Amino acid sequence: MWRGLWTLRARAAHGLRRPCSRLGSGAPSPGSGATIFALSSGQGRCGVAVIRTSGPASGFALQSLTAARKLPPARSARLRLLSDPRSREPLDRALVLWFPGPQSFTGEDCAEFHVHGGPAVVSGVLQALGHVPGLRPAEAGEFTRRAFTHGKLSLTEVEGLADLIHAETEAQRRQALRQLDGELGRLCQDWAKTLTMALAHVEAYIDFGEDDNVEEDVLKRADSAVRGLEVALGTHLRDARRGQRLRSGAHVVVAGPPNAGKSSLVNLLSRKPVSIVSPEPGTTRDVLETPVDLAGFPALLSDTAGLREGVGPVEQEGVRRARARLEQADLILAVLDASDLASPSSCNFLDTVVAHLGAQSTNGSNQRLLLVLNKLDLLPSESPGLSRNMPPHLLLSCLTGEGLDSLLEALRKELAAVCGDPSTGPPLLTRARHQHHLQGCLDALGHYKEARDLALAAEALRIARGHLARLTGGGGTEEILDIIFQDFCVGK
Ligand SMILES: Nc1nc2c(ncn2[C@@H]2O[C@H](COP(=O)(O)OP(=O)(O)OP(=O)(O)O)[C@@H](O)[C@H]2O)c(=O)[nH]1
Ligand SMILES: [K+]
Ligand SMILES: [Mg+2]
Repeated sequence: MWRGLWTLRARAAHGLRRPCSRLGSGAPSPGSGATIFALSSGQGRCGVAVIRTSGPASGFALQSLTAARKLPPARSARLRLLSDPRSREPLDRALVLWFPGPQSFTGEDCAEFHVHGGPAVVSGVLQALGHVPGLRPAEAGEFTRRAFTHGKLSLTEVEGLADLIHAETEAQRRQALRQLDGELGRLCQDWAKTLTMALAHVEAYIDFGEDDNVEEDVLKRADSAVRGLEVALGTHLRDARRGQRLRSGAHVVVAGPPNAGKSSLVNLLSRKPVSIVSPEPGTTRDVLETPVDLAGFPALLSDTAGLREGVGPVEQEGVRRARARLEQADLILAVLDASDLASPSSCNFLDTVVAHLGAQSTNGSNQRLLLVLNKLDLLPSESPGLSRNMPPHLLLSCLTGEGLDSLLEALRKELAAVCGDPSTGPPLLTRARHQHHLQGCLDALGHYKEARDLALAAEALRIARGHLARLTGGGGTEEILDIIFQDFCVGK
């Protein structure tokens, strides 16, 4: 009865508001939220440009620009003449679409104008929209922010969308699509459900345990749920750096003795002349960084000075920088001149960097190494004994390109290990924020186990659940929302 009455009242209020904003009898009432508009496709001359609006005056704006009494049918494209509502000056013949809320991207009433992409058309339509009462230009990310506010996207999905817009490699696109699909969010929601059950069990015991109405068994069930969750969170956290590398690029450092062809390899992999190549040993001094798409994965490729001792102070500084950069590498591309393996600088590099890392990786170091023997073209066609006593390696000629395909395939495998493979496996944690909340949740579960009384144990579970909620929902902290939405352009 109560509810029925409420719904009736709400409907009546709704019914009163709608005709006013949809049938074009005037601008929306001053109390309603602003309607935003922006060019949503890229800037510059193009075939078709998409301009969209979101908010209660969207229908009114669409009617104003098309001089129509009626709105087009929902979600169906119509060809209309657009004109400036003040001067009646024709602007363009365009496709228009009407998306009444809540079934729209933002959850609000939305309109889209697919206009010819000339700058004069675009600016004419934007100016005309600016003169429709109740409309104002959108801020960066404002459309997506409204979608989030109206529960159309979770926070992890918003991040996925931002990543999809910025994706530059195939692996990044796959990862972003998975996150936009809500996989990470669903996983967190499942975990949160498990925690809610465990909390319900503990609370039931606190409330009724002493009356013997509730069996001791409920606490055991809560404990086992927490143990299961700890294992799952631990597994995901161990993978955490991988997702972040996939988002921002793995650090790949090219190192080796002077003149091995390191700069030649950097130029070959980045397909542009990043570094100076010359027959003079000691050409590269500073660390030169370039972002590249390596076999479908994003990487920050660094060229470094050839490693050798006993040279002048400038080159020594280069060598120092090269060693420092090596320590930050996720993957080291160790380059040697295949025709010069017996030289002191080659032997020294093999004995120090290559052998040292080989030993480390069995010690569980995170750094990986690919050994590349360059200048294959200088070897006699049969080169007996080259691979003897050599650690596993790839043969390459930067000059002829021979061996490049095998190198790219090896890089793909290494980078899939470094960044995580976005086509398979569990959803990756792509941001430090994800890692922070999962760690917070895990720590709280630790406190649950150590808690000396049940009230403290229940509180620990609530804290753990709060971390998961903030991961998908942002917990309402404006600061985090601002950081995330900052990644968007105007019109998204
Ligand atoms: N024949 C042959 N020459 C190569 C190959 N790769 C590079 N070179 C030559 O080797 C010389 C050194 O190449 P760089 O790329 O400057 O070597 P680097 O390791 O960067 O040298 P530094 O920066 O001085 O340490 C240049 O003359 C290149 O043209 C190759 O595959 N075959
Ligand atoms: K050189
Ligand atoms: Mg060089």
